[in-house]
Amino acid sequence: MIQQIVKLARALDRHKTSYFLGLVTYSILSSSVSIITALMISTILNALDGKDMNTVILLCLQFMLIIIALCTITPITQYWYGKSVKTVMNSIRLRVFRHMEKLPVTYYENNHSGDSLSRITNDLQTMENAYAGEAQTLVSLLANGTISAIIMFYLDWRFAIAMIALGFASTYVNTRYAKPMRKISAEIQEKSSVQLERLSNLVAGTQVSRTFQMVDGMNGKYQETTGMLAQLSMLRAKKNAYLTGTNYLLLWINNGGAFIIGAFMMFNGQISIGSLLGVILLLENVTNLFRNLGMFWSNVQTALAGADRVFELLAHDPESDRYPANVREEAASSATKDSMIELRDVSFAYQQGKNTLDRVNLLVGRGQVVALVGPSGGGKSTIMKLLLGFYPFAAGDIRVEGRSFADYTLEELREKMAYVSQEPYLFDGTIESNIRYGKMDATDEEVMEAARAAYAHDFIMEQPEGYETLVGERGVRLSGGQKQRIAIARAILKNAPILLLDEATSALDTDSEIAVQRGIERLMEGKTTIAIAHRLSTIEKADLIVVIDRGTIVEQGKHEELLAAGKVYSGLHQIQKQALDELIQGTA
Ligand SMILES: Nc1ncnc2c1ncn2[C@@H]1O[C@H](COP(=O)(O)OP(=O)(O)OP(=O)(O)O)[C@@H](O)[C@H]1O
Repeated sequence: MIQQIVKLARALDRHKTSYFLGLVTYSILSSSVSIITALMISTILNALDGKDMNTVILLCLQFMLIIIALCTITPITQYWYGKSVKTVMNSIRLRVFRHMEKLPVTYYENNHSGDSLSRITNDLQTMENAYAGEAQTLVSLLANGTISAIIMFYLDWRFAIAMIALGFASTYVNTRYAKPMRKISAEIQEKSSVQLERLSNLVAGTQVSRTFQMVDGMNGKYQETTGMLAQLSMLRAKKNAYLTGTNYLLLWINNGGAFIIGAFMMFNGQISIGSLLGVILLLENVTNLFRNLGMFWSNVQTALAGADRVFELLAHDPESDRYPANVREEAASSATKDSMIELRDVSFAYQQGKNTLDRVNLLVGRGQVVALVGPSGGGKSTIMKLLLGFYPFAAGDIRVEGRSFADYTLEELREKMAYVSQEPYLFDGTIESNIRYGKMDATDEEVMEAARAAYAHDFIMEQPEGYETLVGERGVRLSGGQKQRIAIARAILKNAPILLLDEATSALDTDSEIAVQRGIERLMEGKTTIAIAHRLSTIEKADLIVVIDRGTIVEQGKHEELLAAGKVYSGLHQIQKQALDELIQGTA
């Protein structure tokens, strides 16, 4: 608990002073009304008791001034405090977002997107409650209770001791509720994130779920999580209700005790009416401290459970800037200067002990086109992902322009590469902005030039708003071929020396296919290309064909050489050619 509060305080960062200033002043001022009222009643009654009218008038004037000052300053501190909370949360939100941008690809592979969304929405919201509601409650309770207790001791110490003893009983009862409450709150946060995961599955996969009539199954799963969430929330509400009931009982025990002791002391002339009323009014603040401290304890658990999940995300190591130095030293000694890309004995495993790539060696000369082919699951995409620096490899080295991967930062490496994936990802926005991601400072003319080279300009101009047409989430408002051409235009604009191309497996209609193919040819001009190739034309024209099966290169060479060898490639080629012939016959 203390650790978490320290973490919350640290997360305030440079806004610490402003936040604490706002928190303390606003909490004290906003809760001081009851103390001032008690003091006013007590002192004025005592003055009235002594029939001292001058003092009564003076006291009334003094209290009026205090009240005017409070009415002016309290709203200012309230605004200041609210503003600091929003500033703090804004900076934490940005920090979380930036951290999420830097998290390694593996993080997103191992965690559902709904979980990440839940952390940046639900959990950050409960964290805000800790900074806003809970922190203010704590400071108000402590300040109000302590100041009231001091005044009570000053008015009558015996009475004060009796009251505080009663108060301790309430705290004990309340703290007993805290631990289970925290456990329930943590479970609720977790289940909320599962609920969001299921919801995002439904939204993202809506076409598939409708086509495969999965709606009932998905409904069932969603209902199951919602049901669990409702049960947990009811359990928390039940425990809270018990706590409230117990607290009411304790409050009346305290009040009853105060009444009996006060009446007895007054009867014996040991306390004046003003002091008695003052103490009784202040007593509420002290019992509030004990009673609500317990309630606070249990409420703060919810906020801390949310903050925990945010800190957990922030504690996850970001993608490292570059690969470790031990790889660099080993590689530097044997660098090959004239190659563009070189893989030397590269091994890699997604799961420990099970190599997905095993001692892969590959040499790609400047300006060459290399086609990666082979059975599904052989490791072609994994080679691409390693080149893009998504995972550190376990052994061996990759060199780009003769320099080891370890000599580059990942940013520098990615700068040298353009990647066109099988299913291009378009961001929600305009066609123009989607192309511009290739080079953020490109001129409009450059963007258009890239679109022309990608054979996309004509179809863009046919859209209702041309380059300003919105593509929709993931580009849903465009056809597969149009999306591919926009992705090609983006890569052309980037103009990186290395092109990583993952060709689409599904053929487009003839016109679209020709346009995409031409676009790709323009994109490949003057570049070193590694392509996961499915089109026979790309494969046959490649300078080098590399056949990958079960994580190793089983064959490499030119098309004719490999055909003549009559091994794996010629078999694959035969199957592919047959499929193509059947397709052509079918459409004839
Ligand atoms: N993120 C991942 N985590 C764990 N295993 C993975 C991951 N990505 C791929 N694999 C596994 O690694 C192996 C190689 O996959 P990869 O995607 O590189 O094959 P591929 O040759 O590109 O296949 P395809 O032609 O079907 O796209 C497969 O067995 C696959 O299940």
